Amino acid sequence: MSADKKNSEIEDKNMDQAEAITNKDATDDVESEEEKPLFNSGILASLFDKATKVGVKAKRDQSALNTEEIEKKARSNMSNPEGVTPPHQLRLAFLGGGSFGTAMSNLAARNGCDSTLWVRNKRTVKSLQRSRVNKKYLPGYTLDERLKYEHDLKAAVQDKDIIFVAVPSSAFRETLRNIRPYLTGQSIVSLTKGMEKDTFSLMSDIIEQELPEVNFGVMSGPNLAVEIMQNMPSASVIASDSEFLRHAVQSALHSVFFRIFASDDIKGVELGGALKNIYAIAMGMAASYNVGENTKAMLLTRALAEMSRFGVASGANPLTFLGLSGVGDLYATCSSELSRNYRIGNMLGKGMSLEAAIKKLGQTAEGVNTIQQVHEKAMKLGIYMPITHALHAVIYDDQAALGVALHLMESGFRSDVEFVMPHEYSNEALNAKITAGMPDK
Ligand SMILES: NC(=O)C1=CN([C@@H]2O[C@H](COP(=O)(O)OP(=O)(O)OC[C@H]3O[C@@H](n4cnc5c(N)ncnc54)[C@H](O)[C@@H]3O)[C@@H](O)[C@H]2O)C=CC1
Ligand SMILES: O=C(CO)COP(=O)(O)O
Repeated sequence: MSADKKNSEIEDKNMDQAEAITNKDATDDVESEEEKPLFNSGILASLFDKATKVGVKAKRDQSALNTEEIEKKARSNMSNPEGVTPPHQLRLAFLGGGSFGTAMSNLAARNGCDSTLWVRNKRTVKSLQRSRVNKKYLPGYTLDERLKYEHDLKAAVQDKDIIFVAVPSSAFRETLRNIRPYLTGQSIVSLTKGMEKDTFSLMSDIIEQELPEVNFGVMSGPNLAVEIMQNMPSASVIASDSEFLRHAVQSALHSVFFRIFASDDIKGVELGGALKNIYAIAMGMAASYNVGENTKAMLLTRALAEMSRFGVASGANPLTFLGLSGVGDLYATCSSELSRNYRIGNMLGKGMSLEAAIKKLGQTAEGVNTIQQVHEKAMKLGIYMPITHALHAVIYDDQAALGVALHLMESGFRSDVEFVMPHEYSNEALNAKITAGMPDK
């Protein structure tokens, strides 16, 4: 049996179990409460010139937010004199029925886009159509009635303007290969935050390798899917060389609850999203030892130093790491138990094995693979990444977390921000020490 078929069958089983639980315990199920769609109109921004202006008529909802204020603000920001009909309805496909693909496709549908969520499992599509709830990945959240669901990949992607890819990095290349025959000019936007196993390819690398003719971008930022479903104000970054695509994505997803900022540093934005998963695991682990705020702040800030150092070595702009996709996402993921990577770290810190933690999580935690990729690449290129190496030693070389942490603390004198005052050690000297497995003294 192929791995894909096997996964699909496991998902069938999971979906059955999720439905059984939902049916059994309907009184506790938020899904059974009558929920109203937040918006009753489409996004008002025209595709290009009004893309960054909020133009959404918010409807009162039951969340903790002061929606009256937000509605007032939305009204005062309204920029489209023509009223509520979108001048151009973008046609979007979202590939991957996990928590993020679901949350983002829902956001687009709510904004009035023609939004289709592609899910590889036929039964999941039926369940979504029937219940409008993604019972496995986002239980309790009713999706917008305008969101469409599709199992057939060709039907999902043909005649679309933009295809958003939200499958795990392990399935990214295969997904692009599968859609290739149906591409007739659609743009691609990666929502995936990881690196391909063994090849160290980022998703933008894979797009360029597999679909060299395609106009593409990557989107990344502090976007915990559950918070997006709860209408917690959030923001993200679309990075692309194409101004057209940046504006189109802003136009499609921008709302009073979700702002999209633009960048042309594709590598920097993408690396922010991929690398922060490593440090979310480290922070989850640190939290299991009840560390204080000073320690968390130190870990987060030194993580940012590593991220920007690695970014520069990969051709990114270090300033990008000061933005939403860098420190923004690092902060969100390192402070929340909603982060699956944080939860993995926390379980490891409490003594669970990696296999058991992954099984218990039952969802994607990209950081587990990213640690290995970045550890190897940094060793090879002589990039000083002490936290990543330490975490790798704990997870993959079975070293004691406390001992490794103490070792890190004993490291020698370093500059705070190396782009302000360079470290006194040359890269070569550091490389020699790292390669020899020595701490930096
Ligand atoms: N969940 C979140 O809050 C956010 C997730 N992301 C990123 O989005 C990507 C996807 O993550 P989630 O949606 O959270 O994952 P998830 O664990 O919630 O779901 C993964 C989904 O991918 C599907 N999938 C797996 N292999 C597949 C294949 N070969 N073909 C088609 N579909 C396949 C699964 O069926 C499942 O529906 C990850 O790279 C993650 O880092 C980015 C921002 C936020
Ligand atoms: O990327 C995320 C939030 O921005 C989601 O993080 P996790 O994959 O750790 O859940």
